[in-house]
Amino acid sequence: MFKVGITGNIGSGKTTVCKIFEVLGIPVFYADDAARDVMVTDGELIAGIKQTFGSQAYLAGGNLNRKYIAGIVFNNKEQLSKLNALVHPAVFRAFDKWVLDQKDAPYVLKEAAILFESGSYKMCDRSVLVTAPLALRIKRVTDRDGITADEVKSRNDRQFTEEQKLALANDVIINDDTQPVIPQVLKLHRLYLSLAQQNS
Ligand SMILES: CC(C)(COP(=O)(O)OP(=O)(O)OC[C@H]1O[C@@H](n2cnc3c(N)ncnc32)[C@H](O)[C@@H]1O)[C@@H](O)C(=O)NCCC(=O)NCCS
Ligand SMILES: Nc1ncnc2c1ncn2[C@@H]1O[C@H](COP(=O)(O)OP(=O)(O)OP(=O)(O)O)[C@@H](O)[C@H]1O
Repeated sequence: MFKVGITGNIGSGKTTVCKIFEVLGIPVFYADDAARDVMVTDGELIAGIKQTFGSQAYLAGGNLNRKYIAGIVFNNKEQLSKLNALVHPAVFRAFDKWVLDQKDAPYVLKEAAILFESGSYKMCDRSVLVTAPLALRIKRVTDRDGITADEVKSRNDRQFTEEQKLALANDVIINDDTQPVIPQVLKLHRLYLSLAQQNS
């Protein structure tokens, strides 16, 4: 299966772009959603998280205490690395399993905020970066999630810069309100169809 990794810093619009690929019939694996899932279903992982971050990491009903963990990891690089080391292998496994069910697709997308930081781009055949300036990304996320600009910035600071990501990405979608996104997606979709065909 031809695999395209899609990423972009917080608020760049990668999920919005993925929805357009989905309309074109391309299955998308959302790593954030998969992480949410495994963190409440994988017993070994849950035990590891509790051991590392304390039993307060989970709420009484078994849900992840996201605010508590975010407060720790987005303010401390080492703590974030520990969380990543626990969660990412389980997400990689979930992706490999998911791909097996996508046999009829011409290619698949893997959406991950930290595709490059986690190294998972190396398991993809191609990568695409969605870009937008920081000020616009902050506005989008504060409007969407009701968190503060400082909270968005501290998450952004835990990610590679756009410049670092541009150096690693094969393709780019500019989502800064200066040009329409759909034609950019259509152009890449045609490219990926042809690359996937050559690959098969
Ligand atoms: C720390 C957690 C609990 C905070 O949850 P919260 O609901 O507040 O944020 P949410 O998950 O919606 O993430 C919002 C944004 O934060 C950024 N972010 C999330 N995880 C990470 C990370 N490991 N490194 C850098 N940035 C991250 C991304 O831009 C993401 O889109 C959660 O982000 C988490 O479990 N992260 C670790 C799992 C992970 O790495 N997920 C990313 C894809 S595998
Ligand atoms: N081109 C656009 N025009 C208008 N609104 C947009 C555009 N792109 C994204 N948005 C809005 O900006 C917000 C952030 O977009 P989206 O959720 O797709 O970003 P993301 O990169 O997936 O974010 P995160 O990393 O936080 O998960 C959303 O509310 C989305 O509707």
